[in-house]
Order: sequence, then structure tokens, then C-alpha cells
Amino acid sequence: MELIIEQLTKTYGDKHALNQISFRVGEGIHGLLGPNGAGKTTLMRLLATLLAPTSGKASIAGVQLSEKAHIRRLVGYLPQDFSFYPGMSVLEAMDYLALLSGVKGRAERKRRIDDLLERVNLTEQRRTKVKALSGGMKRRLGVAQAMVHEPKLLIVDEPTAGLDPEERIRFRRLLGRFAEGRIVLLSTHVVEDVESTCERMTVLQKGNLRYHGKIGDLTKAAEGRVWTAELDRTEWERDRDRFPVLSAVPEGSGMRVRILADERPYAGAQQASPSIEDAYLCLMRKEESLA
Ligand SMILES: Nc1ncnc2c1ncn2[C@@H]1O[C@H](COP(=O)(O)OP(=O)(O)OP(=O)(O)O)[C@@H](O)[C@H]1O
Repeated sequence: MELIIEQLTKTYGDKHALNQISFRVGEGIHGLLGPNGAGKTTLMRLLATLLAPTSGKASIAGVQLSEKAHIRRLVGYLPQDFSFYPGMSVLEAMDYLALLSGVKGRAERKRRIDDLLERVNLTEQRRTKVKALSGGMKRRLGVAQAMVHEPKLLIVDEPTAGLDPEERIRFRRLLGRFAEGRIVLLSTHVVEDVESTCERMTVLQKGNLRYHGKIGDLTKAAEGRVWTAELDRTEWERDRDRFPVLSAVPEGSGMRVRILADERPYAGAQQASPSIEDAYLCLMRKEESLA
């Protein structure tokens, strides 16, 4: 089963929110990364058939995006600003949303909802009104509703926003289990979310595809360009704008910095092996300086 995107384009007036994007995604969790305005939401809304492309096409498990009704049965979507029916209980909201997603038969809905609430750890809250849930609980309920019709492609936008560290880990595990035999497209600004859950990712920037491939391979582009150095206050004040700073931590009376530079920036600087986050920042800067 595959998601195949071919030359997908969405314009608003003369602005390209997505510019001739092509890539393929197989089963498992796939990361979608990019800064604000990259085109992630536009891509997700196109795949969920909430928007129509200006040109290009895409298919999910062989079904073309243009076959809207069929695609909707294959896709589950958790948008970032998803809001529920605040006056309903968790069970009522889930039942209603399952019905809207085409899950027929009361008994089948009950079976799936009980199972999902257990998996997202909301069984105890099943009679609680949605408006009384915490932010993290609402996110979990959001993902449960997106999974209820057992979609082949699950699209989740910033799923760990507002979750505490323990909930984040639980959430990533939940997505990992769900992704068996399906595709989960995980859109995020958080490099760590991608690093800890996905093998492959796609990076968008200003509507263009910047990277598509294994996460580990992204670091290759940054190899030899990441340095650590200990600077005193005067050096730090003088040079803070001279190099792209990846991190700066006060240490004693000076600063321990991690910077991006093509050549050794200081005599005492040490070369460091790039993290995924370094590599991502490096990629973003490269494209910005070329723009
Ligand atoms: N309805 C619209 N009308 C005009 N321009 C739009 C519209 N929707 C999106 N855009 C523009 O298209 C570009 C891509 O937006 P999009 O929301 O897809 O980015 P994003 O990667 O999801 O960003 P964020 O992480 O901030 O949500 C942005 O420049 C945005 O301003």
C-alpha cells in the first residue's frame, strides 16, 4: 500500500502554497517537517479532500484523490485546531463522529470505540463532557476519532502539542502500533517527534520539496559543518551574529556554543557529529541563503 503524490500544486492567486510536489510513502510512520508557511497544512487538507488541487494528482492504495467519497473512507485526519462537541460526553462524541465517518451498526461502533478509548487511555473519562477534558485528553480523543473508521492513511497535525513528556511517549507508541499495515503522516515543527518515530521524512519549505528520504541520511549534508567551542563573554558578544548558532549554553563565565561553519571557526573549536536537528537547521539555512 502506498501514498503516491505527483506534481501536486496548490496556488492562491499567484502564490504557490504547494509547488509541484512529488513523493511516495510506504507503510509506517512518515514525518512531514517544515517551518511556518511551508505548505504542510495545505498538503494535509488536499489529501483529506478538504481542498482541491490546482494541478497534479495523488493516490492512496491505488485510489485517486479525485474519487472523493472513496478517499474519505481511506483517510483519517486530525487537524491542529480540531474542536469537539463540548456539551457531549466522550462516548457520545465518539459515537457521533464514528457515525459521520461511516461506521455502520451500533454494536460495531461500540466495539471500536471501547477498544480505542482503552488504547488512548480515556476509558475512565468516557462519561466526562468533552469541555471538561484537559488539553492532552482532547488531543487523545482527537486521534481516537481519526482512527475510528480504521483508515489506511492517518494524517495527524502536531499531535504532541500540549502533551506532557509522558503523554508524548505514550502517544508516539500508539501511532507506532496503529501504523502497522497503514500509513501515518505525522506533520510537525518538532524535529524530535520525527526522530523518535519515523524512519523517513519529507521536508517542505515555502511550498517546495527540500528533502525526502531516510532521516539518518539528512545528517550527511551537515557533516563537517557543525562545531562546538567555548567562548568567553567578549568573544560571544562580538561573534554571536557572525555564525549561525545552533545552541548556546552559559558555562562558567563564558558560553559553550554549537555553530554551523564551513571551516574551523576558532582555533580551539571541535568538530561535532551533526544531530538531526542540526541537519534540519542546516538545510533550512541553505535554502534561505539561496533564495
Ligand atoms: N486560504 C488561503 N489563502 C491564501 N493563502 C493561503 C491560504 N492558505 C494558506 N495560504 C498560504 O500558503 C502557504 C502555505 O500555508 P500552510 O498553512 O499550508 O503552511 P504550513 O506549513 O501548514 O504552516 P504552519 O506550520 O504555520 O501551519 C502560506 O504562505 C500561507 O500563507
